[in-house]
Amino acid sequence: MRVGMGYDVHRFTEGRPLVLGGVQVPHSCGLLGHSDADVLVHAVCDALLGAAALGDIGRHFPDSDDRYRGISSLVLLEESTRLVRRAGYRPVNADCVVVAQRPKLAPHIPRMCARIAAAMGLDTGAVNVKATTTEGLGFVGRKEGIAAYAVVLIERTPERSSRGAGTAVHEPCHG
Ligand SMILES: Nc1ccn([C@@H]2O[C@H](COP(=O)(O)O)[C@@H](O)[C@H]2O)c(=O)n1
Ligand SMILES: C[C@@]1(CO)OP(=O)(O)OP(=O)(O)OC[C@H]1O
Repeated sequence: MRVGMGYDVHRFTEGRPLVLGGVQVPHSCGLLGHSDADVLVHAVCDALLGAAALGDIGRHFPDSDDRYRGISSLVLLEESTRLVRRAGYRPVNADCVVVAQRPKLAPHIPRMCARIAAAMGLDTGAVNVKATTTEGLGFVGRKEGIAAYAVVLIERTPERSSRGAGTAVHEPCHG
C-alpha cells in the first residue's frame, strides 16, 4: 500500500461555470484555469500520481499544451489512473476536502463522489468528499477562490499467472 496527497487552489472568475468533482454547481461565478479548473479533481489527480511517485498533474498535462484547454478534469483523472495502473498499482480509496465559503456544496457531494469514483474505476463508496468553510477567514473566506485537499491510497496490482487463467496448478505431493 502507498499513500499520496494532493492540494490545489483556483481563483473565482466571472463568466465560467463552476465545476467541482465533475459536477456543474450552480453559482454566480466559476473558477479560472486552463482546463475546466476543477480544483477538487486536480487535488485527486495529484494525490493519485503522488502515491505512485509519478510527479504531478502539471508534469503530465501541462497548461502550455492546447490539448488540455477547457478539458474536463475527469478525463485527466482517467488518464492519471491509467498511468498509475501502468506503473503496477490500482487505487483503493480517496478522501477529499473542498474548502469553499460559498456555494453550499452538500447537496452536490454524492454526485461528485460517483463521478470521481467512476473516473478512478472505483465503487462510489470508495470515494469520500467533505466540504468546509474557513469561517470567513483568508482568501477562501473572502470568496476569492476555492481550495481542495485529497488523500489517495493505492495498492500493487496482483500479478497475473503466466500459466493463463483456468490452468490447474499441480503442486508436488509430499508424503
Ligand atoms: N461550501 C460548503 C462549506 C460547508 N458545507 C457544509 O457545512 C458544514 C459546516 O461547515 P463549516 O465550515 O461551518 O464547519 C460542513 O460540514 C459541510 O457539510 C457545505 O455544504 N458547503
Ligand atoms: C490542469 C491544467 C492543464 O489544463 O491546467 P489548469 O486548469 O490551469 O490547472 P492547474 O491546477 O493550475 O495545473 C494543472 C494544469 O496543467
